[in-house]
Amino acid sequence: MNTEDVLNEFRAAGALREGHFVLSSGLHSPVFLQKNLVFMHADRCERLCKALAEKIVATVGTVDVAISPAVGGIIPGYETARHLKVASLYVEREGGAFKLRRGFQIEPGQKVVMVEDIVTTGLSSRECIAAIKEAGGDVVAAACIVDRSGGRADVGVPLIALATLDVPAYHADELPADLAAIPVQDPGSRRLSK
Ligand SMILES: O=P(O)(O)OC[C@H]1O[C@H](OP(=O)(O)OP(=O)(O)O)[C@H](O)[C@@H]1O
Ligand SMILES: O=C(O)c1cc(=O)[nH]c(=O)[nH]1
Ligand SMILES: [Mg+2]
Repeated sequence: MNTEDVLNEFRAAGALREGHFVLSSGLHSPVFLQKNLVFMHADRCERLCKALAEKIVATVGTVDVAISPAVGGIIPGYETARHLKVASLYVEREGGAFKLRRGFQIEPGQKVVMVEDIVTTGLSSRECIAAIKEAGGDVVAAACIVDRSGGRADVGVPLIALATLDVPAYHADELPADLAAIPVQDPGSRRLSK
């Protein structure tokens, strides 16, 4: 599955949104990939995550466990793990920082793939990887459905992306006038009150 095939899944699900969005990183963008509208369809989610699992195995070989950052990473993390035939765990925010909760544990020496939905700056991926390392995991690779950084995001381990896009993202004080004129939407979970 190449980048155009992945984009076609997003387009067909009405998930390739245009407007003015504030992203998890605080950057502003005219494009938002509303991945939940894709993952809500089991057949679309299966096609994408099966292809991602195959790319992970082709790149780093077998792994022992997949771990994702909540909320967006949970469904693709589970589905990718299903195709990898490994357990699926997730980290979630506790006092702002990602932690393994709910009795999830990493066994000593287990090889972990971190599975994310979308990578923009890589901040959420880096935070998730730090939490996995803190819990004793050996993160052999990160994987995502879409890397929208044009391949520039550095998550500290090899990043295996099913699709790579180069989408503009701006600091709030550097907005182009046409973007500034559109009312802003904040669709992610990072700034939700607890
Ligand atoms: O590479 P980054 O700059 O970190 O941006 C990408 C992250 O932003 C979104 O999560 P968000 O924090 O919006 O919450 P969600 O997972 O609940 O959608 C997305 O799911 C990624 O985790
Ligand atoms: O950077 C983000 O927060 C982000 C971008 C995007 O296109 N989709 C998404 O769910 N999050
Ligand atoms: Mg997320």
